[in-house]
Amino acid sequence: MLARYDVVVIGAGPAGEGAAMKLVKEGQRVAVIDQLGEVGGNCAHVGTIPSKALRQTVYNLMRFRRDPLLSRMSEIRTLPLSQVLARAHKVIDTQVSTHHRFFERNDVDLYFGEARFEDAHTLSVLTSEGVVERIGFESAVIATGSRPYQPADIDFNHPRVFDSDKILKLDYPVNKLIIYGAGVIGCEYASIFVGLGYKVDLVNTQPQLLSFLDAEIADALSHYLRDLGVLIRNQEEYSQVETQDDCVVLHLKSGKKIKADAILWCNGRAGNTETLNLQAVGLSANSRGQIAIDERYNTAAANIYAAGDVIGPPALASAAYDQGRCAAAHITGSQDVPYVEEVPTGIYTIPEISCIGRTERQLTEDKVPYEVGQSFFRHLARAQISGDVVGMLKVLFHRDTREILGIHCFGNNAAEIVHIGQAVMNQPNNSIEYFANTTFNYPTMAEAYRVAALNGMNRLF
Ligand SMILES: Cc1cc2nc3c(=O)[nH]c(=O)nc-3n(C[C@H](O)[C@H](O)[C@H](O)COP(=O)(O)OP(=O)(O)OC[C@H]3O[C@@H](n4cnc5c(N)ncnc54)[C@H](O)[C@@H]3O)c2cc1C
Ligand SMILES: NC(=O)c1ccc[n+]([C@@H]2O[C@H](COP(=O)([O-])OP(=O)(O)OC[C@H]3O[C@@H](n4cnc5c(N)ncnc54)[C@H](O)[C@@H]3O)[C@@H](O)[C@H]2O)c1
Repeated sequence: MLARYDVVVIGAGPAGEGAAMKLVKEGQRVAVIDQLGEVGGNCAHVGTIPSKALRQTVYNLMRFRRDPLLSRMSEIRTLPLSQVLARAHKVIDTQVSTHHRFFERNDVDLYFGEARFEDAHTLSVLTSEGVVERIGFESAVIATGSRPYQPADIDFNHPRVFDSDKILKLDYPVNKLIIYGAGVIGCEYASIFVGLGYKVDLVNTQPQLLSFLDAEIADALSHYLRDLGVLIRNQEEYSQVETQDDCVVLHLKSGKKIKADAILWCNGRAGNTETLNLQAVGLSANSRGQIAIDERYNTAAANIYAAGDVIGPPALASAAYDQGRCAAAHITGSQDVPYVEEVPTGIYTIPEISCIGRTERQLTEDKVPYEVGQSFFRHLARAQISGDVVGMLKVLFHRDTREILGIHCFGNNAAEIVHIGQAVMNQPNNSIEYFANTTFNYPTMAEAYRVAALNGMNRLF
């Protein structure tokens, strides 16, 4: 029997959920399919949520150790990883049941199994019990996300070789860990594991960490990671990963060798497209498994859309949800959700990093006459009270029009702080003067904007 829907959404992560919710709110009959057996996607099960819950526990632990009053009260030195992860699992469960209720309350039919296209209006779902269900649809949204990229010459089945999915199952004590790949995932996990007291070697294939960031912020991250004890090895590439029963040895093309208890491979992601049978709908994926779309999130097939990690950068949960909504708005014809362009960066290292808009490098290249306003957290009363004195806020603005052009922040709660500036940047009368002429609560971290605005405006002549 063929179940019929207006739209079928493949994947119940942020992109699939964003699409499904927008579609049902506009009166479409919607089915969502996911092979995980639950909603939430890789985002809730192995990506954003567990890594951020883990980070919060480690952050709490580091604060606890830093406070002389509290550290005298207990002799806790290290927390077993199983306990750290137990908290993350609790957060995952709560997130999954919250999102499950969204689908239920909105009458979205959920199918758990692997989706595969038969033709442009039919697909089949293979359940874990081996049952095949067939679904007919007018339109489809591919929101199948991504998985860690695994080079063929590395044995990911070995108990000492991990990727960012498998690391959540680490169940033995580790003294030293190699992290290969210093992108966002590598840097975040370097903070987490060094915070837990592990020795960490972070191997970066690039000459500097996170080169897309403002150079000053990227330098600050390198400095604080090193300060915590991470050994950063820039511009190195692996030649071999040697595995033994009790250790791994990473051989580098430069001739160096690094020995550790385990290795965490964090070098990129691949789109989940290989089981979709894309050729049945006239589509194909690129070498990284990603699908091309236009500004409506429409693929080369007229009735098939794609959103989230499966379309490539920025590959963020934040963007994925809005991309899904935008695709849905084009399917229904309402077209009231814009193409996702200005996405803030939020990197949950310790300290946290967040930015929006252009960097100094980009503004200089574009010959924009800009000025810089800075505020250091160590000077703010709120930061001194909370003890989070590491960090800075940097606001870049046009020296003639005073328009805010970029906001770059590192330090505790940077990912929240950046949104204050983003809100002002998105106003028609975007101006740094807003922060100089508006009264803020005191003491707050938001005061950093006032300090940065006055600092920057004092440079004008
Ligand atoms: C360690 C880590 C930390 C991260 N931290 C952040 C962060 O702090 N902030 C942020 O914004 N982003 C973060 N990300 C990125 C974020 O998790 C992804 O951008 C987000 O999950 C993408 O959402 P999605 O809906 O496209 O796909 P996913 O969340 O990957 O969901 C896709 C779903 O599709 C299902 N699926 C795949 N193929 C099929 C098929 N054939 N049939 C049926 N179902 C299928 C999968 O099982 C999965 O459940 C992180 C990622 C990782 C790995
Ligand atoms: N806080 C956050 O926002 C957050 C946290 C973690 C992850 N993420 C997202 O997850 C994604 C993955 O992060 P990452 O650190 O693993 O890697 P990355 O995207 O920074 O890539 C690391 C390196 O691997 C290479 N690479 C990527 N995919 C490849 C592939 N399929 N084949 C060969 N090489 C490939 C890249 O060119 C790069 O040199 C990022 O796009 C990031 O946006 C976001």
